[in-house]
Amino acid sequence: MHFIISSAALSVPFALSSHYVFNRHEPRPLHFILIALGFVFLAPIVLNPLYQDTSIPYSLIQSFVCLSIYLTTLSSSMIAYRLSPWHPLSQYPGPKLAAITKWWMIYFILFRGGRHRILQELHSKYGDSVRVGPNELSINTAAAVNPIYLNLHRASYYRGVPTSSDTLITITDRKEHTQRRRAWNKSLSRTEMPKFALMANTRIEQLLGIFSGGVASKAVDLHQWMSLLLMDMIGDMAFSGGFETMKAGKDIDGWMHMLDIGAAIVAVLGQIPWSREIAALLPQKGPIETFHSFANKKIEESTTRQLTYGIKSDILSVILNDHHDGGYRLSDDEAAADASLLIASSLETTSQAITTIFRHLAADKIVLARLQAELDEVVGAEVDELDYATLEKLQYLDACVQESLRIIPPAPAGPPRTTGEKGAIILERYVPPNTTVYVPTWALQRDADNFRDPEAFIPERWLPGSTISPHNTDAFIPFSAGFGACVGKQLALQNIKLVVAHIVRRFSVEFPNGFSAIRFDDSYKERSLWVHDPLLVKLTPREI
Ligand code: HEM
Repeated sequence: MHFIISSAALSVPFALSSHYVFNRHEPRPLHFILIALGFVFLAPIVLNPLYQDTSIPYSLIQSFVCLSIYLTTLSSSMIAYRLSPWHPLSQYPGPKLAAITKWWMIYFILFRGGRHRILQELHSKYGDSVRVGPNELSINTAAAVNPIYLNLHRASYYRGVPTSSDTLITITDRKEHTQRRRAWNKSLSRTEMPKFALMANTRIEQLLGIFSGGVASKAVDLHQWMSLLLMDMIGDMAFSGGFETMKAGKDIDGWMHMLDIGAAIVAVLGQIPWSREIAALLPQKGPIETFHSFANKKIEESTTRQLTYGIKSDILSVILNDHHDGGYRLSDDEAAADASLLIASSLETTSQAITTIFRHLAADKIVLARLQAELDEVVGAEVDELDYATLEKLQYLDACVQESLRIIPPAPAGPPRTTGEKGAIILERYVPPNTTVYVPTWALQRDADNFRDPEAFIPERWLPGSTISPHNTDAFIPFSAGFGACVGKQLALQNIKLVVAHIVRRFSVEFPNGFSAIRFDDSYKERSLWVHDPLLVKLTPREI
């Protein structure tokens, strides 16, 4: 008994003061390692003089007991504080388990794949502002978009990405982000779009050739083909070529597999940003570092092509060479990280948007016929290449694209921002310092207060003069908003439209016998990006 009391006398005050410090400064793994070592060495030194037995096994038991009391006291004190009325977020409603620990959300991401649905349920139960983590709020209203995304910096969530170097999207420092973003803005500006349209048209023709060869008259996994197409397209645009996945009929190097695993890891580790430092200690390269080494290979190939053929206009070259023009000079690691981001940000997002459109075109003959009629009228039979000017005239196509981005936003989780050292005013309410806040994109865009029949795919709501209401465009944020909004938006929209227009002009789309669209919809899991069953469709050539 005496032994336990003296161990507690040492550990409890230490645990309570650690809690006080950790409340102000986020703990790092190194702190816990130092604390554990501290107990191993210090507990016997302090406590041994009180007892006869100073043997090594006895000392180890003493250290273990002290450490256990320390951790139990620290955890209990944290739980009590997080649930107490003194916690700065105590006024916000939400599940108690979420207020205690981030592992609650990790459980939904990892095992249920349903973070998007749980957030929607929480908002319908608790209202617009819900406490979804010890220091985290989800705010499901369009009125919160500007206060959060125009003003606030990226949250520590982005520090959870286990990589040795920052990409544009993981930089939490605003000044550094602005410096790095300049080159991206340049490489993806509107004036660059005609050049990218030519590249896209060539790749789409290649795919249509494959489809016309009979592949698609049976059932094809459309999402898989869209990912291959996008991989080759982005390869041309970003690295002046180098991917030939459509020719191979598969993702030869395994980029997509790595991307899926990497996205899931980011979704989880982002909840516990200190885990990045633990991941860095692992002897095995993680998927994100593997992705970077793939990207490094592409940088080398692209540099060789530049030196041999003088090509300097692909996206990556513009980013790498911006320092000649007064811009930021990327280190080799940063270059690999940004090259990876080019693929990671553009591939699954764009192919997901196209997949959603085909999911609904195959299910709804009226929407399909209306889109085909528009294409037949505006484009006609002669044209093989579609350009930016033609795309601008295709209003119904644009409406289908908007509706797909609304009903399944390819980046469904709300990008997290922090209220910083000073806190922030959101919805006329002061949100305390260092709170992570976001608007949950999926829930916002599926809210009946913002869009009529939010679960239904209705492109007509986006047509000029539509009377379908409510139709709150402020609640439409698939590309996010503010300083960190998607820099590739123009390119994404152009690519989606070109692909859909070309395929829909040439083919009729339907589900093969036995395919269940409902089962397909139910298979969606959200792990930063979407994971779902294959989308099987039959594409039959049509007369134009
Ligand atoms: C439908 C397709 C796309 C969607 C829905 C989408 C969505 C988004 C969203 C929501 C963000 C904000 C993420 C955050 O703050 O955490 C973002 C950022 C970003 N996106 Fe996209 N994206 C798409 C396509 C693309 C493409 C094609 C590219 C490049 C070629 C791209 C490059 C980026 C980059 C570099 C960022 C980081 C911007 C910054 O930090 O300043 N995206 N995107």
